[in-house]
Amino acid sequence: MGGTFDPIHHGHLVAASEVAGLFGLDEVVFVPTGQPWQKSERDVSPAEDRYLMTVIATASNPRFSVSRVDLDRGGPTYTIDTLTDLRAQRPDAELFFITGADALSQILSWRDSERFLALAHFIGVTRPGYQLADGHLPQGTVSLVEVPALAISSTDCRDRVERGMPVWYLVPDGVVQYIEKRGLYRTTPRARPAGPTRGPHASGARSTHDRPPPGGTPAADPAGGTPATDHQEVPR
Ligand SMILES: Nc1ncnc2c1ncn2[C@@H]1O[C@H](COP(=O)(O)OP(=O)(O)OP(=O)(O)O)[C@@H](O)[C@H]1O
Ligand SMILES: O=C(O)c1ccc[n+]([C@@H]2O[C@H](COP(=O)([O-])O)[C@@H](O)[C@H]2O)c1
Repeated sequence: MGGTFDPIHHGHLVAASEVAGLFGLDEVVFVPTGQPWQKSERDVSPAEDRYLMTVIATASNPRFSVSRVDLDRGGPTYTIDTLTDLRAQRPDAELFFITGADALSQILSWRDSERFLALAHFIGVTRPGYQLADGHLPQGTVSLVEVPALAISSTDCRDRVERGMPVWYLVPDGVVQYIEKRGLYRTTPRARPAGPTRGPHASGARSTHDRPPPGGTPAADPAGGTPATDHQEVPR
């Protein structure tokens, strides 16, 4: 499964897991793009950050792995190169390429589509907000599969972080923490409100990445400032 994974989210993981089960795949290789040339109109996070988030998100699943082929090759990422490299590494494997409905509809605009369609069988998966269709690909080159609908996108995750909204449960826990640690997706530093403190965990300065309190929903804190209700931070 190729993707920019900026960041990787549960929509990606559920799609991969579902396809692996339905097609009896031995392994799902997540391949973060190096330079996604069709996303050149926006800033993409550093490739190493996207790679590490993908490793963190997939580490607990023994059937999931992450490939660096698109990062290490350099230059714009083309699926023809991805599949050529994966084929060279796994000469005996039958290759499948998992893609969401949005990407599948664009596939004929990708470089050398005729050539890469011969290197793998394409699996198009449903995605909320998009119509799943065969993208006018030649018969037999693509299978269409319904997967549990998760209306999650990386764009929305980035916007939420930027606005100080939580991304817990949209992305794996370790990815939430990685985003926080590296300060990804924030154009302005997080505000730390002034005021009296009552000990190391009671400053009122709360990260918008903090977990919701057990049994409760966190108060909305879009500015990243003092929450409307006080609660103990959950130690990490
Ligand atoms: N929620 C989802 N359900 C099913 N497939 C998805 C979902 N989100 C992404 N995909 C598919 O995963 C692949 C990689 O997606 P990508 O990394 O571009 O994520 P994205 O959420 O579409 O990102 P962005 O919002 O930045 O465009 C694509 O084939 C895409 O169609
Ligand atoms: O080969 C191409 O020209 C091409 C153009 C756009 C996207 N792709 C691939 O499609 C996958 C999803 O890409 P994206 O940009 O939606 O994250 C990823 O593996 C990309 O390398 C490939």
